Amino acid sequence: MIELKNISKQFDIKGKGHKKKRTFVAVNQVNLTWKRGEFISIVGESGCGKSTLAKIIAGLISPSEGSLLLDEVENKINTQAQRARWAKVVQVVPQDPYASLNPVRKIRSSMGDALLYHKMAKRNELDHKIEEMLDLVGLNSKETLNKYPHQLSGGQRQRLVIARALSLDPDFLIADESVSMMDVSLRVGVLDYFKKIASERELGLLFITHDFRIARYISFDGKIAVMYLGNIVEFGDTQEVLSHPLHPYTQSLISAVPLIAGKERRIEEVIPKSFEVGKVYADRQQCPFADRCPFARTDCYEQKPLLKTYNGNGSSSTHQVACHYAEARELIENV
Ligand SMILES: Nc1ncnc2c1ncn2[C@@H]1O[C@H](COP(=O)(O)OP(=O)(O)OP(=O)(O)O)[C@@H](O)[C@H]1O
Repeated sequence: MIELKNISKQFDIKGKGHKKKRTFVAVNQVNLTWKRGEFISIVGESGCGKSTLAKIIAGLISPSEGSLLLDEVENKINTQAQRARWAKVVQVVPQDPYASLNPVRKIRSSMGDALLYHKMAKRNELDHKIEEMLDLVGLNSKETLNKYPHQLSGGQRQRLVIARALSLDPDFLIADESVSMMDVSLRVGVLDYFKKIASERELGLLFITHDFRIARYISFDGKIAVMYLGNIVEFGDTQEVLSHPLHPYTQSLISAVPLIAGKERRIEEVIPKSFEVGKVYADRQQCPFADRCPFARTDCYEQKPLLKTYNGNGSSSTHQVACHYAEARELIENV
């Protein structure tokens, strides 16, 4: 089990017209528990901190605050050796497979390097191990080994980077917007690969996406975390959050999903006051969504709401929301 305790990541930035630098909060006090075999989707708009959070969990960058625990033991990832050990626990499948593959090296050497570095195979068994991994993701291993990345299709390259991540035999897999650059026709196939492989190997799967439909498809029986400006603003069982969203931001995102003709939207439509996402600075203590929230009141600009369990309306005890007025709005709507 991986646990994130109060994880934050801040960047010091010096904007145009600002003499002093300000501390920009990309990930803010995130708490999350992720078990082996569990599928979690993280959903949010571009720039809300999804990839930064993924990089922290994968040990690629260090958090500014907070701890990362593995099976209840605090895990520091500062040295090269610690990073190499963590790479066998968590692997990331990147957003852009083409950018993560060296264009002048054949698939054999792109795949082989990781296996040799992490001592997952000896030199004389390398080809056999790579072929095994390529076959696992449905690529013709004999044909693929000697190709360059540009000689593969988008879907094949995506499956290749899945194979590379799996070759280290991790317990947890993070897919960062892994189908966003693909044709719609290929997406379902690749999403099904993720589900099939993660289920067969009992991997924890963290799927990062800005698309609720993909989150629903991947983690239908799992969990969903909705992120806004570095904060998890709603968390719970996917089916419950999608059918009964509590945070105005989640409601606005669900309202924005285009409907297929003939389908009826069952939740009230919420339209944000502006389309500008903005930034969160360490010296601001307000609700991150207040500037855009159509229901914001004075308190929302003065005090940041914490993520709290919501028990109303028969919700499961895992449904959490960070909104001062979610409960009050629920009560009014149900009168
Ligand atoms: N090294 C860095 N220095 C300064 N700011 C950064 C750095 N890395 C990320 N950021 C900022 O942190 C915020 C969150 O970025 P991040 O890439 O995590 O967002 P995201 O939700 O994954 O977006 P996308 O869906 O577009 O990939 C953005 O405003 C980004 O500009």
